[in-house]
Amino acid sequence: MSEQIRVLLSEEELDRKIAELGERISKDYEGESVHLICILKGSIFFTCELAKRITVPVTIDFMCVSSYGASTVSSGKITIKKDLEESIEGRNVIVIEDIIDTGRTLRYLLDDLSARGPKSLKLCAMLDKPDRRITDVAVDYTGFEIPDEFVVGYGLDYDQRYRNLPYIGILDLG
Ligand SMILES: O=P(O)(O)OC[C@H]1O[C@H](OP(=O)(O)OP(=O)(O)O)[C@H](O)[C@@H]1O
Ligand code: HPA
Repeated sequence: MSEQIRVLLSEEELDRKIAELGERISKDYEGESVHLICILKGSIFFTCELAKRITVPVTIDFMCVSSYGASTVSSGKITIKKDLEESIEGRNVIVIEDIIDTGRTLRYLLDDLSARGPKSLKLCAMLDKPDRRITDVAVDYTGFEIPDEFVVGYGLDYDQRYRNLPYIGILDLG
């Protein structure tokens, strides 16, 4: 069995899109500040690059949730492995995700975080696989819609590998 990776989105395409998203967010929150919640581990690269492109004051916190384990198929069960360090009460929160696939993770986070009393709560996902959606969730800021393929790179893993690729690639398990 030999794993192969085909480039789907280059580093340049990702950079351009992230700059656009940063500009939109900066306009939408003019005169306010935003509190980014990076969903570990996959969103770490996207969050760092996006935060650099936002011109209003930014704070960042981290939450780790997991459902995929060492597989390309969601287990369907979301577990919080690390919770936020700061309260989000009264803050403009944006949840930053690398990918929305079935939608289960963002649905879970939306329900959990909205109960904590933020001033506003929006969702931002670098990638969206609409064909795979099981749970309906409205994403406020989306980078790219992608086909129903398992992708790796730019934070996304297969069994914890490939997160460090500077592009997004389609994984062929051979
Ligand atoms: O829309 P869904 O079907 O719920 O899938 C999306 C989630 O799956 C991945 O996380 P994973 O559980 O693999 O954890 P990781 O970020 O640590 O890789 C990804 O980072 C999203 O959080
Ligand atoms: O396509 C994917 N790749 C990596 N992790 C994921 N989590 C949901 N979908 C994916």
